[in-house]
Amino acid sequence: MDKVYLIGFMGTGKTAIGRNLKARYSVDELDERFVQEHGPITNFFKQHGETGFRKQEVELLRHSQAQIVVTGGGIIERPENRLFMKETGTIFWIDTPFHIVWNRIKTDPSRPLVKSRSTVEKLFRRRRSLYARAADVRLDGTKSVRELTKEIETLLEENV
Ligand SMILES: Nc1ncnc2c1ncn2[C@@H]1O[C@H](COP(=O)(O)OP(=O)(O)O)[C@@H](O)[C@H]1O
Ligand SMILES: O=C(O)C1=C[C@@H](OP(=O)(O)O)[C@@H](O)[C@H](O)C1
Ligand SMILES: [Mg+2]
Repeated sequence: MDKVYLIGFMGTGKTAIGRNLKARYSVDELDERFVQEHGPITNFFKQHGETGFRKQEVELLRHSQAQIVVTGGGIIERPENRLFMKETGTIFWIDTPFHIVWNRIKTDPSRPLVKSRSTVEKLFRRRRSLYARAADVRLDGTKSVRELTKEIETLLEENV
């Protein structure tokens, strides 16, 4: 089976779905690995800025070993990451409307890029076309975590 990369904006459920997929597949969650190696993301952003975080994220992506790689929402910011994922696997994009993800992330202190609604909405708009262009498969993010997990499992069994 081809390697699969799960991409999408913050709050689209990448982490939650990845946790479910762990029951049947090897899953590498890049943010989880980041925290294990460098401590909380918010602290790292304060000390090294977003640029410092992105540098480490590139390394984690390049060394990911699992069948399914769960990324952080900003993985598509770097063109080299988009190219790397395209060349080494199949990209699944969870596409969820802004108002839904905003309600999930607006009070979460562990995501340093969550600021005012208008700032985050601008980021969402800019990134949406990057996700769309990178994706091989688009998943309807208005579905439940359970439904999305099942859908991904079915696609994996069909060997997309
Ligand atoms: N499809 C969904 N339906 C309902 N709740 C969801 C869905 N996807 C994610 N959530 C919830 O939203 C929050 C953020 O999800 P998370 O998996 O951390 O997103 P991501 O890793 O994409 O940023 C969690 O509390 C999660 O349970
Ligand atoms: O969108 C982003 O730039 C980020 C998303 C986060 O992951 P989630 O998409 O799991 O929230 C995490 O990697 C970091 O806070 C930066
Ligand atoms: Mg996550």
